Amino acid sequence: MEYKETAIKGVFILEPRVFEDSRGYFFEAWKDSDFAEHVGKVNFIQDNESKSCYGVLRGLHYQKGEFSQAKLVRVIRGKVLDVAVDMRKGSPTFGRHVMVELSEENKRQFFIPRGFAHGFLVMSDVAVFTYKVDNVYAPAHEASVRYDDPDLGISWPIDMKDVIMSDKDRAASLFKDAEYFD
Ligand SMILES: Cc1cn([C@H]2C[C@H](O)[C@@H](COP(=O)(O)OP(=O)(O)O[C@H]3O[C@H](C)C(=O)[C@H](O)[C@H]3O)O2)c(=O)[nH]c1=O
Repeated sequence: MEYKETAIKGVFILEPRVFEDSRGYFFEAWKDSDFAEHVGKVNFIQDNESKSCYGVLRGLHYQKGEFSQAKLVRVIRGKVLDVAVDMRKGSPTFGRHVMVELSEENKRQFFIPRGFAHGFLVMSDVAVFTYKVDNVYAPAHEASVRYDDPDLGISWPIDMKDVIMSDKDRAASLFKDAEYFD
């Protein structure tokens, strides 16, 4: 696995070493010791999976305070544009984001530490998104910020007028009104 730190310290893109042969392929999708050596020790406690159709945007979500979650995300079918936004007001990259294409083809993974809002836009007919989190699901402590917030300046590559979102995400707050991390 190759670990590449992004422009935001602590946010990593992981490129697996894929072994292909006449049967197909194999790669190690997760190795605790390797991750700890290159990123740091993270105790993931839950795996999640979601399936979405083209034009779905899930996010930008985070759990507040002590319920914040670090996430290691990847796509096992289709393609998404994945975004992490730094919500830590003490960070030199506060309010900045990283966008990365995750797909069945590139087998890329994206590590998002605690303190970030996270979301993705589906760019294929169908996308199956699977990820690890290091803290429990705490819906009472969930928050969302708008994907199109002008202060975030996220440039989505498609016309977002027909984007498919949950009611929760349509009601997301503006970044300036959001609850931040210290
Ligand atoms: C996240 C989660 C959800 N649920 C239940 C609650 C709802 O009945 C249903 C769908 O939940 P939600 O609409 O919040 O799912 P997403 O919009 O995919 O939310 C996720 O999307 C973005 C991309 C994230 O990074 C978060 O992990 C998470 O917020 O699954 C659970 O039972 N456990 C869970 O951990």
